[in-house]
Amino acid sequence: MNDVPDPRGKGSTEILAAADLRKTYGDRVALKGLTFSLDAGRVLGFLGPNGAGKTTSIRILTTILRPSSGWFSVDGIGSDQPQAIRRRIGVLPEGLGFPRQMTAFGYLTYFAQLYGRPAGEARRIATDLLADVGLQNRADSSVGSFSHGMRQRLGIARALVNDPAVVFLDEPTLGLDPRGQRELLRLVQRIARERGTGVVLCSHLLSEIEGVCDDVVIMNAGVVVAEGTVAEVVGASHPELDHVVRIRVPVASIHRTQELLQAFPGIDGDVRSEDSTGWLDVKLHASNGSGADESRARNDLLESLIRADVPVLGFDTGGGRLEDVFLRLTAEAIR
Ligand SMILES: Nc1ncnc2c1ncn2[C@@H]1O[C@H](COP(=O)(O)OP(=O)(O)OP(=O)(O)O)[C@@H](O)[C@H]1O
Repeated sequence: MNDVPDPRGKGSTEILAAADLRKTYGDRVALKGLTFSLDAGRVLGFLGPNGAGKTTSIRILTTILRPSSGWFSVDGIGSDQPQAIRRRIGVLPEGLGFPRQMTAFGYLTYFAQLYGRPAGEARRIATDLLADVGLQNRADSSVGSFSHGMRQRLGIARALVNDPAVVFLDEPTLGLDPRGQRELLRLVQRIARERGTGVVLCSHLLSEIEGVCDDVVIMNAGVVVAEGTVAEVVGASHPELDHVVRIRVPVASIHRTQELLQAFPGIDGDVRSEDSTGWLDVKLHASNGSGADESRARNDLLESLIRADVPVLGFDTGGGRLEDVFLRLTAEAIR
């Protein structure tokens, strides 16, 4: 019988935990108590508007900065052992520079050796990682010849040379085209699933966080304003988005669509529009009947637009979205 509680407080898969981390710079309080945890094999999105405290948090968790108070652990190693933590983490900083003359293979072999791997093993790690990130055919090309997307993949491979328990990726898709973004995010997800690595992904692109992340931490002005699975954060924080349907039309058709929708029976209040993107938010009357009634109302609404020859570019019935939650929870900072 084993009655000893798990010292890490949760299941044995918890790979990163932070408890009440605080940081002050002089008399400026940058972080007012960061508490969250991440399990192995999961991707956590770390979000917040400018100045929320993300960089400060990541610098603390990657042992670059010491917290003013609080505690964290990586793979069971406490924050009082920063050197041991450094051996168990990988980092892709924003705007990572690369030596242009080096080959991709040489670059990764060099980093594996920096982590103390013997030459033969370092070469094997480099070969495996190049295959993992889809650069095996460019192993002997100089990094200077790589596109931005290829460099980002190489940067992720570099962050994995020490087989880390947790990797921190800062804006990894910045500057990539849509296909490059999607491919890189799939790679990130695969790394988490196949290697069991915990991934902390900082991004300003909320749609990408929503698509790839299992969990999310939203920060605002130094405090965590939401934390949990993406579904929990979206569901728990935004009940007023229930019964909302979002429709996207060409920007030139917004006003006509707005008029058509406004005349549709079953609409609650005004139809709101985002003139720059073509999205319209339509709130349906809360139905007293079953979900099937609401589903029928949504279908009728879509059908009436199509009959009126409105080109419908997007239709979203999910209710809350992470972007709405983010904007609402961080509104104070944005104003
Ligand atoms: N070295 C520093 N000295 C003084 N204040 C700092 C320092 N670094 C950050 N701050 C302040 O701490 C707060 C949090 O900054 P931080 O850079 O962590 O935010 P962030 O969420 O990463 O923002 P961004 O998205 O703009 O990078 C801000 O008010 C910032 O001005």
